[in-house]
Amino acid sequence: MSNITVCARFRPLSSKERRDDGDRICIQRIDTETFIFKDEKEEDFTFSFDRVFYEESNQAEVYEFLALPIVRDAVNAINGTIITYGQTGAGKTYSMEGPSVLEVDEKKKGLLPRVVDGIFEHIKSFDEMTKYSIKLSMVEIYMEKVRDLFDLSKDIIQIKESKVQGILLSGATEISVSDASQALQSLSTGIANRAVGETQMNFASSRSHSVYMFTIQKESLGDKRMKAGKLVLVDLAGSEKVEKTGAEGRVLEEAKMINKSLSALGNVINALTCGSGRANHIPYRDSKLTRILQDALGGNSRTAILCCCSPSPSNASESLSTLRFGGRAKHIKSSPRVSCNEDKCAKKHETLFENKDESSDRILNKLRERLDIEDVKLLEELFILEGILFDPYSVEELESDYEDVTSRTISSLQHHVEELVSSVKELKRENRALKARMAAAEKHDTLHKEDAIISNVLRKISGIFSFFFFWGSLSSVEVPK
Ligand SMILES: Nc1ncnc2c1ncn2[C@@H]1O[C@H](COP(=O)(O)OP(=O)(O)OP(=O)(O)O)[C@@H](O)[C@H]1O
Repeated sequence: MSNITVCARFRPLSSKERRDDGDRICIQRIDTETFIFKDEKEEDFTFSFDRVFYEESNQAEVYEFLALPIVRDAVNAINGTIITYGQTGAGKTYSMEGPSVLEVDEKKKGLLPRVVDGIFEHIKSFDEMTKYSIKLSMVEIYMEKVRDLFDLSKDIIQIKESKVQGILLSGATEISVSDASQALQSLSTGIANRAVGETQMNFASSRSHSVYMFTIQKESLGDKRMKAGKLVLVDLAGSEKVEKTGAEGRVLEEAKMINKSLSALGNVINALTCGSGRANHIPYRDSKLTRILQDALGGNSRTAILCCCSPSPSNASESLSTLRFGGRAKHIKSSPRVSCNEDKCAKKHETLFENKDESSDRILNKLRERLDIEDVKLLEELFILEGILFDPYSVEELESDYEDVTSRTISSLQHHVEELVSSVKELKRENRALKARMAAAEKHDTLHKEDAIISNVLRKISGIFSFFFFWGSLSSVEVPK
């Protein structure tokens, strides 16, 4: 099953759209998952998503379906990512933040404040033997530069990869938050900083990607085990095509950068959905956005994408491209894992950073020492059959691939062992049956031999008797004198 939840959300028509097109809309609903979309040429397209939120859907419904399962997992150390995608004005920020992260009207609250409430509510339900610590980072990607929204002086944040924690925003400010109101206050400060930065640099928030990262560390005081989950929310820049913005100069450059990173996102999704598994290079490094989302899309995260659209025929072509993006994303398969504490896991992960071919050779060489050449060949075939040949180009995928290889090899071997055990049982049964038949045959053979001897003896005895009888009859014949 896919771990990517993809939903579509249609906002109500804007007053401008109503002025231009009246009440006309380009969607015909079928149910809560499927609708027919009419494009500019009046051509019909049927789309199905995990859930479709039409204009009357409220913020709570979106949170409960799309984000709540991810929040529940995140407090149990399973990484989660929530992304809003769509053209400028389609409702991404409204869905993500609501009118404001400090909004008090329950109905209007967006995903971010609900996620914050959700995290702290779930934490409360654990006993006192579980200790949580939550940290928050907030960055913005603009023109392929990652800027710290808690400290605007940090305007070139590097993205690094740790063996254990996965993708990291190196040096980005992490604010420890101990309750929901503190977290919301920090988010609000980051959002205000974003506006300041945008004014300084003369660009609008719709031209940048906003990334909110919660690191949730869970410590079990009993056995001192530590786990950490990362929950990332991303409000993407508008996905509209450059031509539509009528942009020139710097604005055109911005639009090109956004298109480049969103195309990189599209390419990563295509590679993940079309890949054969073997030698399939996933181009995460082609943009800062895809690099930050690597964990989310590449396997170690539960991900939800909200495709935000206008229902107006005047925006049909942009909405269609948003829906097609969501349709492709639906086919990504990922398998989230529980993240573990650095100390405990570091050693285990050290081995993962060798080249994939080296890993493969190392495993096979070790097996050659123990197994005969035929078995190793068989195992090699098994690796190929299971799609476990290694791609040396995506070293960054090693960790998840390695675990994938191990678990698939183990389950494959378990399967083979089970088959062998049942063949052994079958052979034993056959063996017992054969022995029984042999014993019966031997018995039969002995009896047969005994019978033959007896009948032979009887034949001889009757021969002797016949002789005496014949002799007697001869001697009793009276010879005429
Ligand atoms: N579901 C909704 N219900 C009511 N109003 C909405 C809804 N979605 C969006 N809006 C309104 O539509 C307008 C545009 O939405 P929003 O700012 O969220 O778009 P956006 O996709 O984030 O654009 P940008 O890329 O510029 O940030 C806002 O005025 C917002 O209040």
